[in-house]
Amino acid sequence: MRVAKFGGSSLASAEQIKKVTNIVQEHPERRLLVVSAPGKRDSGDTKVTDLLIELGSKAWHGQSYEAVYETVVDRYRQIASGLGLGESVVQEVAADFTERVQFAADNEESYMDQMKAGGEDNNAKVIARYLQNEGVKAAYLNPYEAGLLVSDEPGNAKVLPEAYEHLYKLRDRDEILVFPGFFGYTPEGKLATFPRGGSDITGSIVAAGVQADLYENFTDVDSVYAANPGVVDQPMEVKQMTYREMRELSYAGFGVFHDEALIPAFRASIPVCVKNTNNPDAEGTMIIAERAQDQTPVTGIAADEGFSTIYVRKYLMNREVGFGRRLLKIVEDEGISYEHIPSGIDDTSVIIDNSQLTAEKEERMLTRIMEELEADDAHIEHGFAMIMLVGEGMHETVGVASRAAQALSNRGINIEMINQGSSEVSLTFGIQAAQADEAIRGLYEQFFRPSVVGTES
Ligand SMILES: Nc1ncnc2c1ncn2[C@@H]1O[C@H](COP(=O)(O)OP(=O)(O)O)[C@@H](O)[C@H]1O
Ligand SMILES: N[C@@H](CC(=O)OP(=O)(O)O)C(=O)O
Repeated sequence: MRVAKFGGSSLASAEQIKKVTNIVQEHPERRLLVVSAPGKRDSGDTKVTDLLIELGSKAWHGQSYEAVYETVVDRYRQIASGLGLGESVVQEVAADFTERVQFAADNEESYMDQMKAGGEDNNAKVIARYLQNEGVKAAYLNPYEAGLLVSDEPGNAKVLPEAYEHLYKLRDRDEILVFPGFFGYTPEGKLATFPRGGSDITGSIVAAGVQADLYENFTDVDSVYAANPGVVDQPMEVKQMTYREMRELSYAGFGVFHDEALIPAFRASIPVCVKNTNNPDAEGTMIIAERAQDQTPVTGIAADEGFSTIYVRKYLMNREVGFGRRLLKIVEDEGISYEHIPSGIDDTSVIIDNSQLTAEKEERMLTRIMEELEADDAHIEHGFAMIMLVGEGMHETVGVASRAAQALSNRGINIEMINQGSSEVSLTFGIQAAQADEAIRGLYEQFFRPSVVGTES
């Protein structure tokens, strides 16, 4: 049995959904489809999830939302009409979104989750209806009915262990099941979504639950590339990579697959294959537990912007028992998680994802660090990017860090932070965000086109 997840780009229009239908019918083992909300039809388009965030935010704050509501319904109208489905399907979608607008939630986060989930939920219903019309024995399946239980963390839910046993029962169903991605239900029956891009996570959880032979992740590129194809011209395709490599690369900015989606598949030993809906004959990328080691120590290079650093300096910090713990407690008290803590003797930095910071939180933390920890200096710097080199072979290869530093220096890029060692498969550099693309190109040339920079490989 295979689980096939189709991303928003694969379901953005009726034409795309027809391609998906062909892919599903090509292989009898493709019995569980996990679907996203309609994505962008072209680069200037807006994803339905983004429209729903606008709709939800306007409705929650009592602003006029009718225009964006119509835009959402119209996206489904165009899809339904292109698939030859009648206006009654559109009316059902419209009624569903009206119900979501009127949903009585205790707080904005839960209200927004109800709204966002409508993108995948309605798409799954429309696709199931289309498959049935095409004579395929198919059914829509709600995550509540399937027992996809998650934690009560709106917009940031995590799967609960008991979900897997519930999902295992889906093996007994003989129809092709169309499962909406991106959300589950708490044990109390409250809807909660995964983080953005979370349909990949649903796919992985469902694949682990049913103990699938393969989890296929269909998107709009022929494979995972060694660097973002939007930054590097025609980067190398990666044919095989390990779960660890993919997890690190997705965390560090490979938008093609969600970093949190690796763990369920990895724990259940389910191979993942990234494939192209627009070119399904292309081999794709296999993500597996172990792969043959090749010549290149580096498998991929990723960058993610939007990090800040809390810099703290105090003379003899290294001799003060509990300093690190108390510093991290101040960060924890603001409900913030950290990414890295590079340290010196008298100073340390806590690197944080910007999305967790507000001006008030920053001020409270700095005041407490100065007063409670009696620091000599504490300030926050914004605008960092993290660049990560990832590869299973890296740590056995002499000179990777020096080549990387040389490549960055050749392009006039100052390294603000280096982190090597904690992870066996990655090397991280902190640099100014404005230089992130330049850094990726320099590192790519160094490790994948060494002849261009005149370095021996
Ligand atoms: N290293 C990479 N390899 C392949 N694609 C990448 C990489 N880094 C970023 N991407 C981007 O990821 C996109 C696919 O992910 P996404 O937009 O989430 O697709 P979907 O709509 O299928 O969920 C590609 O179009 C590509 O631009
Ligand atoms: N639609 C959701 C979930 C998702 O995974 O979408 P996509 O498969 O288009 O990345 C989002 O945009 O976040």
